[in-house]
Amino acid sequence: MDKIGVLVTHKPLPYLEQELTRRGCRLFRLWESPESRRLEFCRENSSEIRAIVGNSNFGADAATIDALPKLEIVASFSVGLDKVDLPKCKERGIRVTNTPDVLTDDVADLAIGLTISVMRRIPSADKYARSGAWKKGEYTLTTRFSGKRVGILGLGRIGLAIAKRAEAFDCPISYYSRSEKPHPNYTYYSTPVDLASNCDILVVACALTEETRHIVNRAVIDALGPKGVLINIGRGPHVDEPELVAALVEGRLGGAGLDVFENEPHVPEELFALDNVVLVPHVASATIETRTAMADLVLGNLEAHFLKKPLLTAVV
Ligand SMILES: O=CC(=O)O
Repeated sequence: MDKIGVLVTHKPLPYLEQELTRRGCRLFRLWESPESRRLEFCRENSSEIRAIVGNSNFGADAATIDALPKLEIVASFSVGLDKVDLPKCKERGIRVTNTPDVLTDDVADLAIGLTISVMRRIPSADKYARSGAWKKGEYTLTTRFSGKRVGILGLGRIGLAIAKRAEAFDCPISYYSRSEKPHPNYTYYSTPVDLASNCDILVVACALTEETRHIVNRAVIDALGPKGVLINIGRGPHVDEPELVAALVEGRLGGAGLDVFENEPHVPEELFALDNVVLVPHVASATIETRTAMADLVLGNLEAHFLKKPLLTAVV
């Protein structure tokens, strides 16, 4: 990939940056440019940029694509492609790749970890032990996870991996997706409200599209109810965040475990004081093993494209 211009939208994993440089790519570091100058930066370097490496925060929107007439491929360091203008890429004949499969186990692990953390109050129990409060009395009783009804919004690769894990805890599994899937052990509900009415824990695991934006709205939150727990390892905009915050503050929802937020890195401050809420900063795939495998997929896709070989994980 000698001298190929690659626009990197975000500060990448050091390994990815090293490997791109070692392969001779010329890196254009968009994240170092002030936000107000980013389009100008693209235009100034447009004669050289043939590839974009984006991520779940900053992919390739219409304006960026329009500023880059020589763009051939967007290789996203993410499985979700909601920050890539896919119709525009199709129209321009720009190839698009993502990083599926390699992150499935980590994301599913975190979904279960968040669920148990919320139900067993692990972060606040940890604070209790560290602060010495235990010397003054036992910690409060919490809620069992094993055997509880788990409902999953979206039974794709990640949804299925969560189901498999929850089954090991003897949890009955139900799901909502656009159509019923061939999984006879899992109960299908044809609306998110029906699913939420029939589960104790609702996990958001679908892709973010126009149809799934705010799929968790007031009606779904009310159906989940004061004993229900919401887990979001999808995208912030899957959930109507002001409605979620209000339901948690008013005790109309039992708890929440959130990896993603509507306006990252902003986390609603009203949640900070709630023991029934566990907040993590969009880290579901953030292990050394998985992030390295994601980087290898980005590199493999770029190399395949510029060597005119089949892409490893083509989306467009
Ligand atoms: O959010 C992370 C991803 O889409 O990979």
